[in-house]
Amino acid sequence: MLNAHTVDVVREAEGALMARLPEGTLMRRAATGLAVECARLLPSVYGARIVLMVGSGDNGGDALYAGAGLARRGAMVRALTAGSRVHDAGAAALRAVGGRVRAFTGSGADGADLFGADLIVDGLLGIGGRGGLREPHAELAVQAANAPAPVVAVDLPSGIDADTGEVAGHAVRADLTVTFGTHKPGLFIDPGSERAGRVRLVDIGLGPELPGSDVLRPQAVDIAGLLPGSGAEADKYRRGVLAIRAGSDRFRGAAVLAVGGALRTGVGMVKYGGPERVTDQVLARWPETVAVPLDPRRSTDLGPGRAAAVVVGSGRGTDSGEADELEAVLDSDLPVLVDADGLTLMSGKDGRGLADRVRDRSAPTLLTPHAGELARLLGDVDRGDVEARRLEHARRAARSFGCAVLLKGSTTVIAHPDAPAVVNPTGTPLLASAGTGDVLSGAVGALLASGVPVVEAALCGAYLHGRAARLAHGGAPISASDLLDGLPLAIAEARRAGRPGDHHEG
Ligand SMILES: NC(=O)C1=CN([C@@H]2O[C@H](COP(=O)(O)OP(=O)(O)OC[C@H]3O[C@@H](n4cnc5c(N)ncnc54)[C@H](OP(=O)(O)O)[C@@H]3O)[C@@H](O)[C@H]2O)[C@@H](O)CC1
Ligand SMILES: [K+]
Repeated sequence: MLNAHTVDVVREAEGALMARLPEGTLMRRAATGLAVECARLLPSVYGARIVLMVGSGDNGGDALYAGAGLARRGAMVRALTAGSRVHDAGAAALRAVGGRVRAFTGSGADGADLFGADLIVDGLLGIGGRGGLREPHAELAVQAANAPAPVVAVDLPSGIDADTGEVAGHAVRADLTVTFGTHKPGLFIDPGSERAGRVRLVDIGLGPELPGSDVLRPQAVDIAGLLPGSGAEADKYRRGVLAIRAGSDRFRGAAVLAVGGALRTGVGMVKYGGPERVTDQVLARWPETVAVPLDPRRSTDLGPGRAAAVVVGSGRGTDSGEADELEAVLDSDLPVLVDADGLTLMSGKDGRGLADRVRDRSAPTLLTPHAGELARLLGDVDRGDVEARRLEHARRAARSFGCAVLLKGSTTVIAHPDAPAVVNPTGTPLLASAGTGDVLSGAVGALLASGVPVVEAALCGAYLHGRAARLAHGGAPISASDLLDGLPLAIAEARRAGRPGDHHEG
């Protein structure tokens, strides 16, 4: 797992570490690591034209010291400064080895430097940045984006919020981000993560001072460790039975996709309950499904082999029959995944108290909203607010409903009241089509039924779902049905990553 910590936590750890070290040690370590990563991007350091964009704080200091290191190796380094101050010692170090430092004015000469650069280093703002970029920082970010050279962000791309990934206005778009000590949550979460490019962590010795993570991001090898059925416990998992209450006469495909998602993720048995015509369609596509009565009171305890988990809501409808069904499911002592129409019912003001039923549950519950559904569940924000600050709102919902929340979207975020948030690294625009959420609900449901704990099940399901989208047709556009073919490939890939000596980066 990759760890991320918020700015306050980083500052405290930094303070504790600095108290034991000679002054300037951390910045030297950071700048050395940064210079190494910059050099790797260049065919040759000697003679390379490097432009540093330098803000008034220590982020600029890192850039200046790294620039000095590169200038010592023969690079031609120019620093364009923005803001009222400049890191004096860093600027002096760069000048001492022949580098130039001048204020950015937006002149033709500045533009020519940026456009002619072989490498641009973004040392405008790091963890001290607040809100959208002011001028002239914003103008520098725009000019860097228009220049052909790769951009390396120091600690994080300037203009993204380190804690949330929020971008207000302009932000630097980096090809590589070299971050120090620990990852920052904003590097994992869109819209910030999308600006960060590849991310490299430079160890500056902060580790022992850091508490547990605020945010985690898994790699393929972590998923391999969470997948059921690979070890001695395979038998136990094979017995998992999943009850699915999805689809309706209006949305029959939702049932077929949810059942398929579960079967292709590996589950002992799927018991499907739905309207007759829908059941027929499910059985035609997935004859291994066991059909059970629609009666809402029998949603969870159905025939031989009691369900181990329930998926409810995808394409199901929002009438009183479906509300009865959701009520019965929530009253059970089984892990429950509530999706789509189930979430709409929970947000309804019809006095049924479905949200309170979720709060009162002692068995695990997972809500799987997209941004619009989460906004409705929370009631006091709109979809845009949720998309801009995904982590904050997913966490708020998890606290409010006392359960796990998987917020779908550009970066899928999983929050739980008692655990660090987890972000899924495999999200892809390929998933932005109808029905993909139904497949996800089945996949996560299968993992729940196999005994995987709720946050891990949500994470594994989301991870495999994203990989399935890419693997189904080698990155070409897919439909939700194609995901069902991608899932076994994604599982096989994750298992390979779990084998010693074979590490696929997620
Ligand atoms: N922590 C660690 O372990 C280590 C940290 N290190 C490095 O230190 C960095 C943090 O340095 P930092 O604290 O000096 O803050 P930094 O990010 O340079 O920016 C502060 C300046 O930005 C300005 N400013 C703010 N918002 C703005 C806006 N929207 N638009 C425009 N300007 C804005 C603000 O100006 P003001 O608002 O005060 O006028 C302030 O002067 C960290 O990211 C890492 O690179 C490493 O060297 C070693 C280990
Ligand atoms: K930066």
